Amino acid sequence: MEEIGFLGMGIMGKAMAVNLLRHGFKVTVWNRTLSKCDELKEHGASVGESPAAVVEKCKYTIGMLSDPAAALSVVFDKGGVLEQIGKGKGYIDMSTVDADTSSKIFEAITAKGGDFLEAPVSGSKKPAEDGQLVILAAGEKALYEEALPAFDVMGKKSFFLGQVGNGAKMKLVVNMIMGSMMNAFSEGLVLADKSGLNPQTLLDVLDLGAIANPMFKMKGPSMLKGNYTPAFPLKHQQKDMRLALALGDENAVSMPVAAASNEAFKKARTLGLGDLDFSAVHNTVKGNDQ
Ligand SMILES: NC(=O)C1=CN([C@@H]2O[C@H](COP(=O)(O)OP(=O)(O)OC[C@H]3O[C@@H](n4cnc5c(N)ncnc54)[C@H](OP(=O)(O)O)[C@@H]3O)[C@@H](O)[C@H]2O)C=CC1
Ligand SMILES: O=CC(=O)O
Repeated sequence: MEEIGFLGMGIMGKAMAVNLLRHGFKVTVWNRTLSKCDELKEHGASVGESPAAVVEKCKYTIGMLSDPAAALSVVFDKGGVLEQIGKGKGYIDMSTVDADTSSKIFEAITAKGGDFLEAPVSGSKKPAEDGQLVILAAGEKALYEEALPAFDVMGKKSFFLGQVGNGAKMKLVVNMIMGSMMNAFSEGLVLADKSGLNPQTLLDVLDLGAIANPMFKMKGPSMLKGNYTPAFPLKHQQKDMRLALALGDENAVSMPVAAASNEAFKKARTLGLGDLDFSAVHNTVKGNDQ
């Protein structure tokens, strides 16, 4: 079996790489903070000393980085992907970034003869561990087909959405909706509580009606306990709201609900909650004293 490269051993990258290893794939990993690769070695991964070293060794390499700056850095900086990419090699960026960032990476990689696919994912830490992600790919169709065996392990469904940018945009639209829903949910939990209702009963009522969804079901009980252990860090959700609002600007789409939600996530960041789960935006409604 060909060796797969994997750059970025954060919450998602680690879970996805471990999942690939569990399913018999050979994986070479790299992370900016190299010590985070130690655990992967225990699962059978090899470790590369730079993105370029990983690309040199592997037929295709996946990136799962925090934001546009990180995604660009591992490609363009010294020791980056560009130094070793070329004909017969592919790079698949699964980070959530904007279409412009993805296009810059696509152009640089194809200029060197390599193939590029963007493939952001929907689904969080647990779906990544369980191979239940939804993969939103766009770019080089041949690379998509080459990566399908790995996508089938990491995800429950893969979409091929056409030209570069479409995967990034789809992901931002989805997360714009998710971030707005999380804010409405937080307000509802606090309103129920402050108006004398049992918020647990609200969860039961929501779960039986037309707006029942896995996110409310999964996050609700921990939010009521004030547990915001990060699965999807709030700082990344705020980045997604910001990028989705920019997409709205470009397309003259009025998004007052998303804009208000972005303000709430920004407020949460100023309260020092950026590294907690995005459900910690709940604190901007209930106040930190509760
Ligand atoms: N968590 C989730 O539920 C989901 C996240 N996503 C998206 O996936 C991506 C990764 O998320 P997640 O794993 O949660 O994030 P984490 O914050 O856990 O991990 C971020 C990763 O990016 C690396 N990184 C950050 N800055 C740089 C840089 N300048 N150069 C090189 N590497 C860098 C970090 O390295 P280091 O360890 O050295 O800091 C780390 O490996 C994000 O785009 C996020 O929006 C998508 C779906 C779900
Ligand atoms: O991007 C986050 C997710 O849960 O999907």
